[in-house]
Amino acid sequence: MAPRIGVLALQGDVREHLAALDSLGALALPVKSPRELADLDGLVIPGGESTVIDKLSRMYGVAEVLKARIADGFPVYGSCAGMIMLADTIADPTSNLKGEPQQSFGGIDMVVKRNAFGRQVDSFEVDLAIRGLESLPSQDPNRVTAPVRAAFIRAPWVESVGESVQVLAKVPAENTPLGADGLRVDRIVAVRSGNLLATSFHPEVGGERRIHELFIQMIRGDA
Ligand SMILES: NC(=O)CC[C@H](N)C(=O)O
Repeated sequence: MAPRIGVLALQGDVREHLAALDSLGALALPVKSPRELADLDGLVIPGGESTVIDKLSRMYGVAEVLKARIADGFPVYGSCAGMIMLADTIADPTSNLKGEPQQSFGGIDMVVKRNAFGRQVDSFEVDLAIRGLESLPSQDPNRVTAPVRAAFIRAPWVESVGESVQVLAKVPAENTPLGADGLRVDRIVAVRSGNLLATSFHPEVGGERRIHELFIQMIRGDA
């Protein structure tokens, strides 16, 4: 049976994720309310603006329900702002007018830094090797797995991960800006922790489907 996969549709590039999931044979549904979360096999949190997704998800009561489901092992894939929402810790949270820092749903033991690769004008694309794609059904085991063309748009990076987190990809130092310490180092941009998957980049914009395919395999228990 086709898995039922929601795309959190409060803000962000919802349509592109629905199209990617649909093209892989999943039943893809936009989700806005806690009730709609109930009968899903998995959820995608799209890129957009994490402060807005945070605010709206708390306002609509989605945050509370989703946190509980994540703790229960519900599969979730977060891209860019979605990655920020899955981080246990945001290194540099924005505060609202009342001085309250933005919140995340959490679930992945990692620290993310927002807008780490620079502002909108610093958006870029790079070819990335990603662990785990070589065993996907769409891949020919006799051929070298092609890299993923990854688009970074005001993207976060992962500053550190806990032991439960598997690093799937890093942007090599030469493609990263100098850190606060004046150093240019490899930066973590894709991780997996149990049933949670997160990427700093947007695979959906360039027609790449393998990250979504990996997520569907995770939902099926095959990856
Ligand atoms: N493309 C994106 O999702 C950008 C994320 C955005 N900078 C944020 O902090 O939420």
